[in-house]
Amino acid sequence: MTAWTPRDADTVVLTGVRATGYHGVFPEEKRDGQEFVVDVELSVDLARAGASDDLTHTVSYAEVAADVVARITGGPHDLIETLAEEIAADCLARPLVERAAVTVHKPQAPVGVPFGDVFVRVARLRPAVPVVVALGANLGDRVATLDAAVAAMVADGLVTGARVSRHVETEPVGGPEQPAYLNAVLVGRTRLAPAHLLRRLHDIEADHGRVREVRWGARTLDLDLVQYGRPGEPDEAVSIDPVLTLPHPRAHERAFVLLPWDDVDPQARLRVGDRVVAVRELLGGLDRSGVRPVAAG
Ligand SMILES: Nc1ncnc2c1ncn2[C@@H]1O[C@H](COP(=O)(O)OP(=O)(O)OP(=O)(O)O)[C@@H](O)[C@H]1O
Ligand SMILES: Nc1nc2c(c(=O)[nH]1)N=C(CO)CN2
Repeated sequence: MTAWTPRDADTVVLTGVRATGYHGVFPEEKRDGQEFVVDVELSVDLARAGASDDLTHTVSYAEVAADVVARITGGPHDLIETLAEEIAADCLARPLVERAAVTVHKPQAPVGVPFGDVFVRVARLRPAVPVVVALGANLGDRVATLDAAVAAMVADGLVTGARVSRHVETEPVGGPEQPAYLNAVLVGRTRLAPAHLLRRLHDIEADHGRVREVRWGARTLDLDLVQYGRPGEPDEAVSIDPVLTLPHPRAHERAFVLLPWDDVDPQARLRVGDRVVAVRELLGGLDRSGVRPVAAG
């Protein structure tokens, strides 16, 4: 399987957005103005929008176009490089955009000789943010499955700098009678948008034969997105969407999540409603008797 990077993602493209701006090094450019033309290419996971037909699951090209015109007519800056960076930053501030490639053309630039076009192009990725993924398995070769899931998350470029807790053997919580689980927690960083990351986690579950039949039923592999970003910081994602609730709505009451999370990150903190609480503190209030460390080897 080849490594995935945001460069390969689905794309929203908008070309030829034009307006008069006053950018340029020369005083007459700032006085008289001229036309600037902008092309934007945005990497956005379009799978959910394609299935739901819902504009909120993609990026509105009309909103992007309005932002571009505001930047062209704003400033002014000396350089079209500065304008391109501003437009790319606006695009990446949209929650679903993972990469923005922005081209700024200046067709009437004072080049001094006949010319076809002059343009700059910048391509920027959204910054990597910390992410926490809980892993669970209670069917099949559980150790091999958890190891393979981690390897897939890394190999497919979903996470970088991954660190994984020790495995814990845990009593099933909820659902029908079923075998004991092996659980673990991965902490790392991702450049994927939250919904895209969850979709990719579901793909890895499916690769391991995961089927969704009974709520909280036995499964070969479960990958839950526990937390995205740093709680209380601007990069934190908070959502009450049932398709992706963040932080995970039951993580704070699950010793099978919090114990391995504390193992891999003793400083970990989790949002619980309006509060951000140390995972250690949450653990202090939980029954941990159903969670046992697995002997090494
Ligand atoms: N933070 C999240 N992480 C993973 N799935 C989520 C999250 N928020 C909402 N979901 C949704 O929950 C649905 C059920 O997921 P799943 O089958 O893994 O549940 P479960 O593991 O049986 O139960 P639980 O959600 O209590 O862990 C998924 O379709 C997914 O879209
Ligand atoms: N011990 C344990 N119990 C569970 C688990 C799990 O991973 N471990 N996952 C569940 C639904 O995600 C429900 N119950």
